[in-house]
Amino acid sequence: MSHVRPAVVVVMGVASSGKTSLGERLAGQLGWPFRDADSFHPPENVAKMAGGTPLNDEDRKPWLTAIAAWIDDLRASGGNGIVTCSALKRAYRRVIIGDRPDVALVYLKGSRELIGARMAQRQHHFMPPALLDSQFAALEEPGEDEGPLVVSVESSKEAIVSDVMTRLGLA
Ligand SMILES: Nc1ncnc2c1ncn2[C@@H]1O[C@H](COP(=O)(O)OP(=O)(O)OP(=O)(O)O)[C@@H](O)[C@H]1O
Ligand SMILES: O=C(O)[C@H](O)[C@@H](O)[C@H](O)[C@H](O)CO
Repeated sequence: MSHVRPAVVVVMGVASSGKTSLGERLAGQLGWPFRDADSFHPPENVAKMAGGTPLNDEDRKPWLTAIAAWIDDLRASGGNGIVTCSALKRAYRRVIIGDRPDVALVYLKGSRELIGARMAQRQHHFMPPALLDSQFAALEEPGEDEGPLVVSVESSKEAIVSDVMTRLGLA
């Protein structure tokens, strides 16, 4: 973990790991702007996933570039923000975090079973539960060198928010 107080927090994890739940709560407590990664996807990406096909590296390129631009705009203006992004692969995290010392990475870690159960219960979401296996197959968990704050999704939403606030020095 970096000791710099983060300007921007990226919340990563597979689909349905709880990124939006955590990101919205952090943003609410801090009064920081929040963006959900899905709002950066070109419509064809959403249509592809909704049709049951996982995205590939090419599909994800414009999406990651857009997220990185949002992060850099905030940093350039001295602002703060919270953004979710599945950020499944190390190469993706290079794009959105790279060497930016003021961008913190929070990884929501959980089992296929628990996250799958939560996904199955969720309604009105475009992501079909059948794609969860592809998310875990693509997932490269962040290495120590990436300085992630790793959080278990087994805890309650409230406990996760307060843990992350404390560990990021934002409480
Ligand atoms: N810590 C938690 N305990 C119990 N349920 C949770 C927890 N975190 C999230 N959930 C529930 O799991 C489901 C998925 O959460 P959420 O939508 O926040 O995940 P996500 O990672 O943003 O998903 P996606 O990337 O697919 O949009 C929701 O129904 C949410 O209420
Ligand atoms: O990289 C990806 O495969 C996508 O971003 C997915 O992770 C979804 O957009 C998101 O999680 C919604 O369920």
